[in-house]
Amino acid sequence: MAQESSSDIVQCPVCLRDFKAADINSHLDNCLLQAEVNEQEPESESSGEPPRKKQCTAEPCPAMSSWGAKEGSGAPSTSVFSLFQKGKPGTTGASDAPGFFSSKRTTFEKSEEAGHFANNHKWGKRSAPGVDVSGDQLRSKPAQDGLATLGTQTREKLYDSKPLAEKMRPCTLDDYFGQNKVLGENTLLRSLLETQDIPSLMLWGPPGCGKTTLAHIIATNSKKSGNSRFVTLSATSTSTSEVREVIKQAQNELKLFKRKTILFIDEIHRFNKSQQDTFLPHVECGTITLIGATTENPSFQVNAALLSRCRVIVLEKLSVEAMESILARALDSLGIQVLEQEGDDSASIRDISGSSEPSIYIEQKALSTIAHLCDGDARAGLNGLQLAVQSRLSAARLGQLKQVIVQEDHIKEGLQRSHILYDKAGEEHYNCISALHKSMRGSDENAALYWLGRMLEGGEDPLYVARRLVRFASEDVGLADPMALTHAVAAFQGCHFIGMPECEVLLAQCAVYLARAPKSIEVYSAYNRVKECLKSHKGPLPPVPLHLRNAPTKLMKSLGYAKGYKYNPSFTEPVEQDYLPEEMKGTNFFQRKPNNF
Ligand SMILES: Nc1ncnc2c1ncn2[C@@H]1O[C@H](COP(=O)(O)OP(=O)(O)OP(=O)(O)O)[C@@H](O)[C@H]1O
Ligand SMILES: [Zn+2]
Repeated sequence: MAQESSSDIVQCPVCLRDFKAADINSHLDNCLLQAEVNEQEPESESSGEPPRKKQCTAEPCPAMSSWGAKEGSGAPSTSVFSLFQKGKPGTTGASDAPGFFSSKRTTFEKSEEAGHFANNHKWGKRSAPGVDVSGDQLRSKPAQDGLATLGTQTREKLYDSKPLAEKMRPCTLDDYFGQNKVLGENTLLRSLLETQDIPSLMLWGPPGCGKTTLAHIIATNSKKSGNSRFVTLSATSTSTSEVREVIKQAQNELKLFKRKTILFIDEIHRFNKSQQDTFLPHVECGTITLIGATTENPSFQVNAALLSRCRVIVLEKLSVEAMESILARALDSLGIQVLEQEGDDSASIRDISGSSEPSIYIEQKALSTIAHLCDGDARAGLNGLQLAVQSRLSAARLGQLKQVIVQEDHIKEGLQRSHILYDKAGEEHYNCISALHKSMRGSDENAALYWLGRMLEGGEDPLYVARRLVRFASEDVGLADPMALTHAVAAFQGCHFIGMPECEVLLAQCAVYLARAPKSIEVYSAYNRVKECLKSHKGPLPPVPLHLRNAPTKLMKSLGYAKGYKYNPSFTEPVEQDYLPEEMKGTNFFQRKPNNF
């Protein structure tokens, strides 16, 4: 690498080495030629070649180059810089690193062949190819299109190491379901995408709702149009110096080829603020179009300056309907057929696959269960389906069965730990505790229990909840029922002794007690007024009145400490005595408007 940072030095976008501007063109010719030769060579995945070389040879997804995928060698930049590469179907990615784009597209193309169908396609309405569902009886008819290959296709998709959700990641908006608020007809974002006019975006939404997928679709589009390139980074595995290198490449691209770089950063909230700062000037001047994805509220987690340069797109949990469409697409691609009726035994369905593999059917009820149970997370839904089918298939093989029917119970096993969306460290944590607090304040014991359950079942620390109950007992119940505090502290200690799951009932009991308790914020408000009074006080604080001071020494006594103090127990009559400083005489913190402030 050249040390001097002369503007005459440019970086070769293929091999990333620095060259004098005058030499770059002749170097590029050679470099491109070399890249092409490499491309025709067989894969050298495990040959221990330096990663640089691999960069030039493998392009897993024609739409994307992946970055930040750390390989065993620990080489700093293992990007797959795919500018000059032609799509090479069938190749695997440069590594099995987490970069999701590696080799996904290749696999996905196969699944598209198996059954591509239009938006809003519902499994409920359609009879599965090959099976004619009429009346109570299931009749088989000859296999059509995708089904002919059911045996091998299904097996491949179900058993290769990649999760089904990854394999099903759509490449076009037609296969992107739900999210109509931001992507429906006539929305701004949709028209921007259609005109290839992509602004910097911040995609915010819960896990598995399609943030990465949307970026993937944008990438595919922009690749087609040829006027921009797409690079992806994951904030969890990318260092600042790697970010700088990406930016440098982007600048070279713009300078040499007038091509913009779209930079996708997954989990952008994991970058610290100064790392986020690195992008700022380059987003500002248009060298890069940034697409960030985050599950966290970007107003807390993303630099304000960066945020103001991005359009924030709020994606939602996928609806049950959207999930149904996503599952239907997966079933089509797997060649799995839906049985509209429950309880059809496999004997009534003829084996139509014509292969040695068992045919697979799934009951509609089972499908509906997935769509409902996955809580709007398509990844959880698809992978739950995969797991259920895999396990049925294994069982069928053992028993040498010809057919497999996946039923509701199998799905429930697949999605065993009922999937509850709860992010302990993030927004959801604060949203839920706030909802619990407000439900108790509103004396809604029912809702209080619900929010408590959402947190505990989602894995929240019971002591965190218990601490909040203790606080509530004083802040909101206060002296209307002083026992509340005792209860809450006892619940806290109980949780401390016994832990989850036994302590859940302690918290439930306490939450209901607090919800039912009478409420008083008298003390809480009065104390707030005291704080306010102290904060707004101008000048030195008034001295403690002498008569209220203790006088342990002679000197202090001679200075007038304790003089005139009336010791209450010595009096039978009520004692007249001031306890506030002179200048605050008459102030009452228990009244709505104390006179002095
Ligand atoms: N709207 C959608 N339409 C079709 N498929 C989807 C959609 N959203 C998600 N999927 C499917 O779910 C998988 C996971 O989605 P994706 O990776 O886009 O989620 P994400 O929002 O980026 O989640 P995370 O924050 O966990 O990374 C995709 O591979 C795809 O198969
Ligand atoms: Zn080069």
